[in-house]
Amino acid sequence: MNSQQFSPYITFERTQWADFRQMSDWSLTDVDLRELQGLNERLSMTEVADIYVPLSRLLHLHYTKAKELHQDTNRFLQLDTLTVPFIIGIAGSVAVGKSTTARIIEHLVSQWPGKPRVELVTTDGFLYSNEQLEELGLMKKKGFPESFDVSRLFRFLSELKSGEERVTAPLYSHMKYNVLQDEEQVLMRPDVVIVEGINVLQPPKLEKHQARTFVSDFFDVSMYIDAEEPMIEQWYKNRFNLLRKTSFQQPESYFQKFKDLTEDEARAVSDRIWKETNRVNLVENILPTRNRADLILQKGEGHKVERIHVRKL
Ligand SMILES: Nc1ncnc2c1ncn2[C@@H]1O[C@H](COP(=O)(O)OP(=O)(O)OP(=O)(O)O)[C@@H](O)[C@H]1O
Ligand SMILES: CC(C)(CO)[C@@H](O)C(=O)NCCC(=O)O
Repeated sequence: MNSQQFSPYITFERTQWADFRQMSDWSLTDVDLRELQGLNERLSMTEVADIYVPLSRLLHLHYTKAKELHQDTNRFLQLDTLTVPFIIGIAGSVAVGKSTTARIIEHLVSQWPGKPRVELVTTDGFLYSNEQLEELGLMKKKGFPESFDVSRLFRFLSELKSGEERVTAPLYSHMKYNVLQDEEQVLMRPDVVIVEGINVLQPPKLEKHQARTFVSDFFDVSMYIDAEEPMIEQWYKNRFNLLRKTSFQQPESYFQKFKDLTEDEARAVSDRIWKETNRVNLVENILPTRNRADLILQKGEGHKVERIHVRKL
């Protein structure tokens, strides 16, 4: 018997999904799309209107209901009602477009009724520093589950969900290819936090006789950005090529060593990094987490979302 028959998801094709943007009492003109264009010049406004606006509305529904449930439950349990942030997790491969999606959602959330305060956090900041990775022999495993300080990530999420006034997250610089020692992100009880990263749906390392917590246990809603592997490989290589001509040229870039490569040499380097690191990580550690997400966005050519799977409630 085909296991697909037992899918926990309902699937919507792009055209069906686009119709859902009517399903709300605030109109598209209320959403200021201008700033979004500045986010990514290749992002089409049709894509925003057809995919991300309905998505933002579905997320808003979760947000209002979660708030209500939180307040009612606290009343029932006779607990003080602290305002705690609503947390959205976004997972997917390196270069699939997690941070671009997260920034689109950040912008749309900030325009929800009541203009919630939203913070965007990437789990790259929770990677061990290059010095620690060298010591652990994990420098070639950057991005793999063992290269993250997962306890620090748990502490961060747990502080957020405990309603702490001031919570900090470490920051990562792609330019320096390392975590920043002297800068951090400070979150002062925002209404919504988007946590984006390759590892956000991964299970903890299981140990006998220990009850383990999942990072996603702290999420109110989670998403996985999906695409066929050859397509993601292409996006990775296109981005590598673009960076080679731009940020790799900067004197402070860790990747300065790649700045004078010929086209052929650059192709060989990005091919090797994809095959030996990012592809292995996708196949072994990221793709297996896809069905833990509440929503799966399936992208095709040109980052166009073709299909959305929504977990049955
Ligand atoms: N919706 C989109 N439309 C057009 N281009 C996009 C879109 N999303 C992402 N891209 C492009 O795809 C590439 C990868 O995107 P992005 O940097 O957001 O990926 P990521 O998953 O956050 O990667 P990483 O894990 O390496 O940080 C970038 O060159 C980006 O400009
Ligand atoms: C920082 C991560 C792990 C995730 O964003 C990734 O961008 C990365 O640096 N991976 C290591 C291999 C590479 O350089 O692409």
